[in-house]
Amino acid sequence: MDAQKDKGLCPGCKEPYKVGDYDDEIEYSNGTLKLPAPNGKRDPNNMSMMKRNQGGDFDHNRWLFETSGTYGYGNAFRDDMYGGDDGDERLQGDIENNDKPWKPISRKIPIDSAILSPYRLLVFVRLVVLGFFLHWRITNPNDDAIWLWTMSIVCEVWFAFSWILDQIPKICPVNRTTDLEVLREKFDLPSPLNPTGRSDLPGIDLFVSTADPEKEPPLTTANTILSILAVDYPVEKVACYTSDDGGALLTFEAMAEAASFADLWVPFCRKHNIEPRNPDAYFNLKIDPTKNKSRSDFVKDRRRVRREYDEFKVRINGLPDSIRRRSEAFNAREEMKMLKHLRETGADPMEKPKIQKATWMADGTHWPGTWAVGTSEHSKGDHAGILQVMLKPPSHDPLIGNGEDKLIDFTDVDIRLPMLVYVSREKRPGYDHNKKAGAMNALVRASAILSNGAFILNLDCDHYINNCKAIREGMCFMMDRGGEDICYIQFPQRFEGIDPSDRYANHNTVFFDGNMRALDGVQGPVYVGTGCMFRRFALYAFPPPNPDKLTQAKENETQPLTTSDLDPDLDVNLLPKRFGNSTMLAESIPVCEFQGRPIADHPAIKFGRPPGALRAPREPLDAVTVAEAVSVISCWYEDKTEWGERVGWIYGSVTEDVVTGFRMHNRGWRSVYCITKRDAFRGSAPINLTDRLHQVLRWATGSVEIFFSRNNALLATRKLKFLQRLAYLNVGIYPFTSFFLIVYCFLPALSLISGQFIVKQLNLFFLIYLMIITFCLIGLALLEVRWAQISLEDWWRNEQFWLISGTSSHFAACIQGLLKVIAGIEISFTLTAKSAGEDEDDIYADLYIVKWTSLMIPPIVIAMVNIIALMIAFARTLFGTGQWNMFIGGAFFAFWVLAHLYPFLKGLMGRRRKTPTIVFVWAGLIAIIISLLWLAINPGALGNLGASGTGAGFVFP
Ligand SMILES: O=c1ccn([C@@H]2O[C@H](COP(=O)(O)OP(=O)(O)O[C@H]3O[C@H](CO)[C@@H](O)[C@H](O)[C@H]3O)[C@@H](O)[C@H]2O)c(=O)[nH]1
Ligand SMILES: [Mn+2]
Repeated sequence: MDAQKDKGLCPGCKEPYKVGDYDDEIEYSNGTLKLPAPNGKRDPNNMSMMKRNQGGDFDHNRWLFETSGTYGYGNAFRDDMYGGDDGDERLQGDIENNDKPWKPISRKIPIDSAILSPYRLLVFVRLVVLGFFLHWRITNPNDDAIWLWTMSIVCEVWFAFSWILDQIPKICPVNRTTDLEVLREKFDLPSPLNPTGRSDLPGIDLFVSTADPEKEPPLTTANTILSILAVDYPVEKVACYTSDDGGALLTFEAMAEAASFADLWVPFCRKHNIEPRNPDAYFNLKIDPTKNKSRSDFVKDRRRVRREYDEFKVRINGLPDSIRRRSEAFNAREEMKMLKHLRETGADPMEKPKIQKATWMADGTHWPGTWAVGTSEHSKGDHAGILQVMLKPPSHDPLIGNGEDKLIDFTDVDIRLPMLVYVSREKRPGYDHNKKAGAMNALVRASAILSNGAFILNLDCDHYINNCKAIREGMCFMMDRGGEDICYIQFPQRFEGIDPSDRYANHNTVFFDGNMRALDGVQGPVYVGTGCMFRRFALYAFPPPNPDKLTQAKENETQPLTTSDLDPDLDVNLLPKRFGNSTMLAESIPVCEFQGRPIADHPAIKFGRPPGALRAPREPLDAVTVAEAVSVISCWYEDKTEWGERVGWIYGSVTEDVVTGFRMHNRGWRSVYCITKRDAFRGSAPINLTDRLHQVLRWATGSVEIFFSRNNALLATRKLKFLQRLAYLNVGIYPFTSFFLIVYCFLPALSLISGQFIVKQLNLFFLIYLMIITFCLIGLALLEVRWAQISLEDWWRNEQFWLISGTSSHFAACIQGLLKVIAGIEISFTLTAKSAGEDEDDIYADLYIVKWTSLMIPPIVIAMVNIIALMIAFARTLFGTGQWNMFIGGAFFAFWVLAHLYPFLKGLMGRRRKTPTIVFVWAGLIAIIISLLWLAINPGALGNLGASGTGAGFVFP
């Protein structure tokens, strides 16, 4: 933390910051580090401070070389590798012996063609028949009810269009697998290229975002942090950063508690191979804990750790109180001091200056963050930039625990912990903080200076690592041959604590297992937030490397590799304009690019790079570095730079994630979807109807914002593949379907009441087209659940929620989005509340809470109107026409709409049917008024009801 830094003591590890550690590193730049030149010989001129070669190109390798002393910790080349006289020869030798067959670390598995071929065929058939159908519809107007005909036609054309946008990108889904064993062989085992056997895996920085300790309980965040600290990845290559947008002392102290509990938890996980490594999730497992546990002291250790965890929990839950009490005491003491001072100086105590109440840290200093605890001002509070290294970078070599005087015997366990940093970026009035995207960008910069991991994994505070090998899984793709153009790896988001019937489609399986898997076969899944592993270099707005060009440049020995090979647009003089004024940051960039390249027995060696992202032991952090990291989280740092514009997470949408991924795909990068056997990450989702509608509202609003921005897929470059472009177009357009959907949901009712239908008479063509279209839909659904490996129930829940959100949240999102475009009204980011997972006796209690929101109005009205229409038509048929076949036709489709709304209506009932009566009265009134109005305009028209509203049967994509 900057406030503490002045004292030269790190409050986390209580050791002085070391100044002058640069001495060691100078070694690298004065030549000990022998970076092999393209041909294995080194050119002494490469050492010059001249950063440009003859052709005016910036020399990447030279730059890298000269700056190797100042980039972050843990990323330096290992000099023992090249320090020896025979270093280059060894390398050469290995390249020559490199003819052994390449073992892939990851593989793409095509979907069974017995499923995929009929699937594609059905898509094609439906597409053609839809065309015929619409043609027939348009050329056969219903003169008796032109209004009805027009409304339905417009909707149907739109539905066909949106179906195409949704369906076409889904025609080439793929699966993938990884081979962790091969990854280990290549990176973790000693080899001629890596005789020491130190892991050659690249560094990774994990980002956890939290914004409000009230909506996001610190215990949840602490558990997430613990799951990260215990991850199965070389400890010295992991750094964990928490971004606290609330600037809350509560979060800070909870992190400190987590760091200290990690001393016990992490080695325990390593010793007994615990899974999952989130203590709360682990201790709540319903299975036998001793399963697959071989060590005799497991039961004893587990009991011990459990007791400690319970105490840890009590401490965390007691933090708000202790901070409040402490602060009250300190504030009172300050006031006393002040009064005493006034008395002594003889001033009038009544005129004492008002004392600014403060939050106090345990050591008696002011907390520089948001001062109040227990107010809702957390996320709005202005505060200084705070950066605290809570766990310093570990040593490079394992540190074995001991057996005496300890709670647990860790005699043969590595007890090191990864680096842990608490960051709260500065917030000042007058600055737009750009929500999560702004927070992430501050972390990107701070981490570039402190650890500069070549990869970055982003997790929301409620998403923990459920599979301790998750990072390795991701590396299988990033480090594989040909992986250099992967910008990120998105993992599916899996949720816990959702009601078993998944009433509001919280699991989102159709999206995560269908759409995303399908995009993986095009250019890659869209970035959807938590659980995504980035190549840091790709976040810096560089285009992907062009391997052909690199090979050519290198084989032609006179032409060294330059940054223009990496990015033709980037001039080194423009670095500050793009990245801001931090030199350390600028210098870290080529290093992370280099470190992130796939390694080992592959073509990269040809480009003159050493095999592997080799790292030196981490040096202790020095004050200069920490000061620099603090300066890049200040709010002015981004002024007149391209952060949020091109670099890092992109600003301007509440779904910053989609835009950020879009920009990368648009530069030609590809992404990968990584579904692991054991879920990589798990998190929570709102199971309450109101919260869920608001969450969907935010996503849809973000989409509308994207649609009206320069990030609209229509404006994309040619590097965005065609199907990918359709998919992104769909992301921007889907909320607009709500206008048509709402109209269409009224059609069955209008039809029933008026006795008119959308076609004049039931023509044979009409029925045949309709039948084919409907059967294709069913067939597609059946095949899709097969390749997506989901259940038909998931699919149906998704359909239902599509209609529910389509008539409520999506509609509101369009209105909000239009207001932003027309009137410039900004859209706020409402945090999704997370449960602390505490009320164990009634975990789904949330599901039944009914909180009124105006989002509910349209679906309620639609349901009421349809019900009333059914009653009117029923009465009319019973007492009048007696044409039951017509009634049944209309009734069928009214029921069809109602069936989609069923979960919604159930949600309104709450648990004990406690829906506010006003809701019913009000909705009933509106429905009756609409129905009566209708009857007044079209008195008693009784036409062909035969298949009223039939169209609705096919429109649903
Ligand atoms: O000003 C802010 C606002 C939010 N957040 C964090 O952003 C994350 C996502 O917020 P949440 O309310 O949980 O949104 P969800 O809808 O659950 O999240 C999904 O959708 C978001 C985009 O709307 C993505 O950012 C998330 O990664 C994705 O999981 C949380 O960790 C927040 O702490 C901040 O750090 N600063
Ligand atoms: Mn969330």
